Amino acid sequence: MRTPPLPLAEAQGRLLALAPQLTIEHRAVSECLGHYLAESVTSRRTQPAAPLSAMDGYALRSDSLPGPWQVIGESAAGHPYAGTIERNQSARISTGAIIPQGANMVLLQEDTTREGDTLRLTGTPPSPTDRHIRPAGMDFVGDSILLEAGTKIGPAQIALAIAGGHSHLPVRRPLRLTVIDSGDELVLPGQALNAHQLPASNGPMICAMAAALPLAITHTGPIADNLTDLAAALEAAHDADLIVTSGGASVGDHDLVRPALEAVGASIDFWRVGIKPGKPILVAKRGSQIILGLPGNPASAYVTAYLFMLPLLRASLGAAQPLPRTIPARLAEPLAKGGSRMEFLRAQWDGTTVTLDPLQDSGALSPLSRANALVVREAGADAKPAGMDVPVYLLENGGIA
Ligand SMILES: Nc1nc2c(c(=O)[nH]1)N[C@H]1C(S)=C(S)[C@@H](COP(=O)(O)OP(=O)(O)OC[C@H]3O[C@@H](n4cnc5c(N)ncnc54)[C@H](O)[C@@H]3O)O[C@H]1N2
Ligand code: MOO
Repeated sequence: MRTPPLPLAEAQGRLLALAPQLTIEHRAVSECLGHYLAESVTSRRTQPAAPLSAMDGYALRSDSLPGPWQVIGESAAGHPYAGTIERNQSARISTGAIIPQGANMVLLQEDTTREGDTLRLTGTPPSPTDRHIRPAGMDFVGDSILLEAGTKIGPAQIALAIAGGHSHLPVRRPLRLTVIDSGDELVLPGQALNAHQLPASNGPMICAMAAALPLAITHTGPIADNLTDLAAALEAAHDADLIVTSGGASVGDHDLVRPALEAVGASIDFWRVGIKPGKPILVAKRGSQIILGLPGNPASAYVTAYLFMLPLLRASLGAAQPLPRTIPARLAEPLAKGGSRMEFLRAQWDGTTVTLDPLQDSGALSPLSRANALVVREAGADAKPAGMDVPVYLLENGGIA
C-alpha cells in the first residue's frame, strides 16, 4: 500500500537525522574557507594584548591638561615606548601603538601644534579622555570562546581565528559526493542529439549547487535506463558518503531508481514529500551511505536539492544551521490560492517586492535561471492580494544568510 507523502518539515527532520558523522581533521586556517567548525575554538591570546591608540597623535596624562608638553619619545606600532610618561610629558603615538606607561589620553595630532619638542593644544581634548584608546581585551580575552562549533568559516572567521592565535582549525573531512545522471533520453553536453533526446543538465546543476561546500565531487552518467547499469553505477559509488541521482524516482515503467537501490542492498527510508515541485523525492540508506533520489524534472531536481541535499550536506559537514531560512517579501501581484501540496514558486525578488515567474512548469529551466527566489505557498493557503508579505527563500548561497 502507498503511504501518503510526508510533510516537508518531517521529511527534512528524518533526512537530517541520517546525516553521516564525518571524522574531524585539523586544517590550516587559510584552507578552511566554506568549512564548518567541528568544535568550539577558544582564544589563545587577548586582543588587544595592551591598551592601544586608535589614532595618530600624542599620548599624555589627562591630569596634565591643558599643557604644554615636552615630547620625550615615540610609541609606534611594533615599537612600544619603554619609559613612563610624567606630568607635562608626551610621546608621539601612531594608530595601533601601545599607550605608554603613565599616559591615559591621546590627543589627535590635528588638535595640536608642535615646535621642536614642545607640544601645544590647539583644539579640543577628547571627551571622555580615553576616547582614542582601545582597552586591552576590547576584541576578545584569552581562554574565551572565539568561535562556536557549527560556525561557517568565512573571511572574517579566518581572520578572527588567526588573531586568536590559531594556525589550524577542527573541521569535518570533505564529504564524498557522487552525482549520477540517468535516463535513456540523456546525452552529454554539446553532443549531437535527436528530438527524443536532451542534454543531461541536472547533474552539472546539482554539482554546481554543492560546489561552494567542502566536498570531493564525482559526476557520472548519463546512465542508461536499465537495472543492471543503474545498479552498477550505484555499486561503483560504494565509497561515497552521499549519492544523488535525478530522474527515475516516479512511478513510470522506466523509473528504476528504487529497484536499483534494492538490488544493491539499500533500504528506502522514505519516498514522496508533499511539495511541488519535487514530490517523488526518495531517501535511501546503505550502511552509513545515504542515497538521495531527486525527481528528474529540472525545477524539481533544483528545489529538492535546495530543500534536502544542501541541508544534508551542511549538517554532515557540521553546520549549526543546515536548513535555509525564509525572509518576508511583499507580493508585487496577487497570489492565487494554494493547491494540495506546499509549493515553491520560482520568482524574482528586487530587494523589496517579489514577482512570480509566469511559467511554473517543473520541466522548465528558463524560469529557474531567471529566479533569485522561491515563494513558499502552503497547501490550501488562501489567495493573497498584492502588497501582502509572503515567505521567500533566497536562492543565492543556498538560502543561508
Ligand atoms: N503517473 C504519474 N506520473 C508522474 C507522477 C505521478 O505521481 N504519477 N509524478 C510526476 C512528478 S511530480 C514528477 S517531478 C516527475 C518526476 O519523475 P522522475 O523522477 O521519474 O523523472 P523522469 O521521468 O526520469 O524524468 C522527468 C523529466 O526530467 C528529465 N530529466 C531526467 N533526468 C534529467 C537530467 N539528468 N537532466 C535533464 N533532464 C532530465 C526527463 O527527460 C523528463 O523530461 O514524474 C511525474 N510523473
Ligand atoms: O512534483 Mo513534480 O516535481 O511536479 O514536477
